[in-house]
Amino acid sequence: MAEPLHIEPAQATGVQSRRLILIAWLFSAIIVLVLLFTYYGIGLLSAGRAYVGGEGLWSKAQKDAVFALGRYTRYHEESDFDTYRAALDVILGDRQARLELEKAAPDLARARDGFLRGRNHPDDIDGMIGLFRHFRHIPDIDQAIDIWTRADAMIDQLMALAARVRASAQAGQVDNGLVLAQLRELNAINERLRPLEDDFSATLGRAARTTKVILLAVLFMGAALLLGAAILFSRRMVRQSEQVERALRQGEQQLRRLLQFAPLPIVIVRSSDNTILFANEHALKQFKLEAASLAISRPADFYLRNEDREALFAHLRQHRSVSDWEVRMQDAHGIPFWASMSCQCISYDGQECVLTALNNIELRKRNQQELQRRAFYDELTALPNRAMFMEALDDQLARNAADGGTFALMFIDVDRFKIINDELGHDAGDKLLQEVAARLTASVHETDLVARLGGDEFVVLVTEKTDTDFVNQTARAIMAAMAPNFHFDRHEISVTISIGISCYPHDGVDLMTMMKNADVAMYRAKERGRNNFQWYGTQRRVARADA
Ligand SMILES: Nc1nc2c(ncn2[C@@H]2O[C@H](COP(=O)(O)OP(=O)(O)OP(=O)(O)O)[C@@H](O)[C@H]2O)c(=O)[nH]1
Repeated sequence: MAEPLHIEPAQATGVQSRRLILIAWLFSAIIVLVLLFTYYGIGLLSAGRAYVGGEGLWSKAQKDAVFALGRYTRYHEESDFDTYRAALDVILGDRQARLELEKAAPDLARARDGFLRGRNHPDDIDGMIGLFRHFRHIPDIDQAIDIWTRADAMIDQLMALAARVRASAQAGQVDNGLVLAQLRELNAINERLRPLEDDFSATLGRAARTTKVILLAVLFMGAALLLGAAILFSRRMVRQSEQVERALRQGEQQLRRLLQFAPLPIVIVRSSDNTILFANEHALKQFKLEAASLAISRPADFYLRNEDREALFAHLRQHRSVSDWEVRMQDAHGIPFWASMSCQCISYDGQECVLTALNNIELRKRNQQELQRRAFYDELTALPNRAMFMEALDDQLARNAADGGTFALMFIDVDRFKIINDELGHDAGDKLLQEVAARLTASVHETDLVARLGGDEFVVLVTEKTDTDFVNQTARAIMAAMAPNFHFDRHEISVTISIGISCYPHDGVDLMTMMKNADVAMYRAKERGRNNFQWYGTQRRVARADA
């Protein structure tokens, strides 16, 4: 199937679409990178926020522990010691996580368990673990962990003090001096912890702010990169599409010029509504159209028969092109002519169209018809000639062989025609032959075929009925038609004919036998004194003109 012809420069559009794909990929890659970075950055900020929250819980637990231990030191109430232990568990949970994550191959489940004990939100724990492990080398993070470690050392002192307070309480020592000393020591530990907690929060806050700045900077850079690339590419694309448009316009102008000056009629018709978009000078002349009336002309009106047009378009729809399609057309004045058309589906002005180039072949067709007429008709009498008669006889034989029908063949020869030629001249002989042909045609039935074999020999094929009476009647009618005298110039002459008849299938079943036997019967008629007709078959040799 032929591809539609595109007038647009195909090379340019191919390169352009490849470039567009590349640009789309590039932009997608930048956007994906920025998104990934944002996701990762937000994760980091969230983990930082979780540590700050965790530090709050840690500080509160530490305060609760100190407060409960202070009460226990004073009143030795077991519930105060339980409160102390519960608060301490938060701090020890965070410590468990930290110690685990400090290891080269940490047990992450244990670290997670530690953070859970530290009352951190389960959703934050993965981020906290990730931040600890992957950003440990960042100075602010490293410093925060160092503060945490130092605070844990203070917690060890707190725990040692708690153990001593517990031991003296269980031993029942209620020495006021000892209690006072223990409370003072507790207070000192608490005082040393406070700045560490502040430092931890401040360090993490600084880290979060730095991360935020880096994140924003990268986001702005990504956006600026995207914007710059978009401006660059769009400027380039605008330039390119201007170039393509220019090339397109030039291509169209060239095509129009080419079509305009092409040495044969060319028409472009829009497929959607059959509007003629273009017709060159030759087409206007061929169809006798004005350029101004093109838009309102309907291409269908130029086809002589609508069926021809439909057949042509059915072929065109299937194959997208048609070449040397011969069709009868007509111009705007209704004058018909034969055209040989070649059509091609094209994209013209961005629209689906059909380009048609046609050749007026009226003269060639007429010559063809004339040659055909000469090949099958007798010049002198205009009757079918021997060739055509033989074809018709052959067809008749084939038909009757199939359907079992019959027909009669009459072989007719003008009697003593030579004398007429000799005495009145060849021209008179010709006129006589024309008159004989006319009388023959007028005397037979419409379905009978009359032909001239050559010279003064004629044949009649009788197909309507073939019973003896009917054929005899036909032969008599022919002879009766010859009876009136013929008039040429000042001459009046009487002409007779002899007829031989063969009948299918009695007298032959093939062409040559049928012809030969009719000829034999005609000679028999000549022998019997001319001006009569004879059947070839013996049982029918009965008829005479006067019978
Ligand atoms: N005028 C004219 N004569 C022709 C033409 N073709 C053949 N003839 C002549 O027709 C004559 C045919 O004569 P024949 O059929 O042989 O003899 P006939 O004189 O008709 O005698 P019978 O057939 O025996 O009755 C010949 O003289 C041919 O030259 C033609 O086209 N025009």
